[in-house]
Amino acid sequence: MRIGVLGAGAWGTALAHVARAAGHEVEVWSRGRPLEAIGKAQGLILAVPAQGVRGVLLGLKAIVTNAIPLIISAKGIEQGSGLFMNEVVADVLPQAEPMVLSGPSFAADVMQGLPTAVVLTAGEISHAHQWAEALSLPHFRIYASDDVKGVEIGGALKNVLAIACGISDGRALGDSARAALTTRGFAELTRFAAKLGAKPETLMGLSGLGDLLLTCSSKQSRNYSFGFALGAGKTVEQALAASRGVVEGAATVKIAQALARQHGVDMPIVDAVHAIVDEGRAPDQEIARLLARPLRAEIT
Ligand SMILES: NC(=O)c1ccc[n+]([C@@H]2O[C@H](COP(=O)([O-])OP(=O)(O)OC[C@H]3O[C@@H](n4cnc5c(N)ncnc54)[C@H](O)[C@@H]3O)[C@@H](O)[C@H]2O)c1
Ligand SMILES: O=P(O)(O)OC[C@H](O)CO
Repeated sequence: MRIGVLGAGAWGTALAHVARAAGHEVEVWSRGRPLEAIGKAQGLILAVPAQGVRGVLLGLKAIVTNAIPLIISAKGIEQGSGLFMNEVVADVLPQAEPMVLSGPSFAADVMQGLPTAVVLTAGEISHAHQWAEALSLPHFRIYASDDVKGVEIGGALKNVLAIACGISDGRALGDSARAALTTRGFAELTRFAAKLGAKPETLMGLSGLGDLLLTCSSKQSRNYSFGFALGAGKTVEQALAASRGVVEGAATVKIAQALARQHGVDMPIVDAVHAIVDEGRAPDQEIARLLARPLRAEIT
C-alpha cells in the first residue's frame, strides 16, 4: 500500500520506519512542505502534536476528498475545543475514517527494533484488525480494539500523570510515592474514562495502565522528564525549553482539568499538575495539599 505519514518528528519517523519494514511504500510529510504528495496515499498516519492536528487536517481538506483511513498517533486533547483527536478529525475531515494508535511505545525503542506492543482502535473492529495486520512486525505487535474513546483517553491522560510522577521524583520523594501516584493516577484515569463512556477494560490495557507504567517511570519520557525538571526547581519555561520534543501533558492538563470539572469527576492529581504547570504554584504546596486530603475507601 501507499501510506502517507504526516509529521517527521520522533514518532512520525519511527512509524514511517515501521510501515516501510512492513512492506509499504511510504511518503513522509513535514511542516513547511506541500501536502500534495500525500494525496495519492491509501492510508494516512497522523504524527504531529495534538495541538497541530487541526491545522494539518485543514491543509488536507482540499487534497483528500475520498474516504480514507486515518491513523491518529497524537496523544492529547485539543485546547480550545476540548475535543479528542478522533473528534477533531470528524469535525474537519469527515470523509476520513479515524483510527487511533496508542500504547507504551518510545520512538527510540521502536527504531532499535526492541519489542513493543500497542493498540489500534477503529469504530469497526474488523478495520482495526485489518490495519493491525498490515502494520505489525514481529517486534511491533499491534492489538485491535473498537473503543476509540477509551484508547484516546488513556493516551492523553497518562501524559499528565507522568508529569506528576516526574515532579515527585524531582523532589526526591522516593519510589513508594511514585507507585502511589501512579496507582491513584490510574484511579483518576479510570473514573474519568468511565464518566465519558469508555470501556473500563480498555484502560486496563496498553493505552491506559500500560502507557502509565512506562511513562510514569522512565526518563525516556518527555512528560516525566518535564515533571522531574519542575520538581528539581526549574520553571515551566525552562523545563519546556530543555525538553527533547513535545510535552503533550503540559498542553493537555488545563483542558483535561476543565473536562473533569465539567463532568463532575474528582481528579486531585490532575488538579495539582494543572496548578503547578498553568498557575505557577510551587510543587511542595501541591504535594502538601494532596497529602492532606481526607482518608477514604480505596476503590472509589
Ligand atoms: N516520541 C514518542 O516516543 C511517541 C510515541 C507515541 C506517541 N507519540 C505522540 O506522537 C505525537 C508527536 O510526537 P513526536 O515524538 O513525534 O514529537 P516531536 O517533538 O519529536 O516532533 C513533532 C513534529 O511535529 C512537527 N510539528 C509541531 N507542531 C506542528 C504543527 N502545528 N503542524 C505541523 N507539524 C508540527 C514538528 O516540526 C516536529 O517535526 C505526540 O502526540 C506524541 O505524544 C510520541
Ligand atoms: O516521551 P513521552 O512522554 O511523550 O512518551 C512517549 C510515548 O507516549 C510513550 O508511550
